[in-house]
Amino acid sequence: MAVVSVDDLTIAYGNHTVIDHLSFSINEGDFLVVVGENGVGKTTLVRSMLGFLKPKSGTITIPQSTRLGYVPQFRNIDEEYPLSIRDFVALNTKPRLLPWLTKSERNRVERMIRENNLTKIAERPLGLASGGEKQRAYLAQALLPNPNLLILDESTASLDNEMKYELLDLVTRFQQNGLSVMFITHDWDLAEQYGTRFLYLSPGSYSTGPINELPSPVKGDKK
Ligand SMILES: Nc1ncnc2c1ncn2[C@@H]1O[C@H](COP(=O)(O)OP(=O)(O)OP(=O)(O)O)[C@@H](O)[C@H]1O
Repeated sequence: MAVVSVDDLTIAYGNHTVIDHLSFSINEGDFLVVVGENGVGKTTLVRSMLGFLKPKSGTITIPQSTRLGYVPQFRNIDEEYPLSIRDFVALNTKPRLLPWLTKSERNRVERMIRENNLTKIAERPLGLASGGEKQRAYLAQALLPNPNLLILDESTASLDNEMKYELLDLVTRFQQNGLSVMFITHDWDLAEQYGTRFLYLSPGSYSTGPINELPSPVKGDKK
């Protein structure tokens, strides 16, 4: 069953068309990798899927049963950032009447801390965490409300190889338990290794399919 269907989508900023008649869908349990050169419209696509940008034409269908989680591309969390990793994860608790967490909310936070390998550093201020630890904290925070579709925008971009694999192994574990994943990346090796399906965006032409049909990176696309 599709958790998102995009049909004949066109998005423009004023006269500048960025996405031009794009169709694809994400099914339950897919690990969809989205690849394509800088400026081709990957983040624009995500913004419209999140409802922040109105398409010029076409439709994005998100069934009521789909619960979206999102890890954005950039954050300016410097070493002054005072919240502990645990408190940062807990920030994504649903709006509630009481100013403190209920027992079940606390349990959910602890579960996300544990499942994202953050137990030993949960008290550490997020600002002092390494790049890989920060990404795991962002992941734990996004997964707290139990989404069934997670959008990751370039989450591995600033990480060294070992940390990239650690993060994507974690994501794969959640995917194997039913989470659908949409992972935007410039890293074709990671795309091939972790994706089950791909969406390749290039100016004016798009392709999608099972990962074994991912085209070879075009010059300039591979980073
Ligand atoms: N708010 C905006 N107003 C006008 N043009 C925009 C706006 N946001 C993005 N663009 C333009 O739309 C195009 C697509 O940008 P977008 O950020 O979606 O690309 P991208 O594929 O995510 O790029 P990257 O891989 O570098 O992150 C670019 O030409 C960009 O300059």
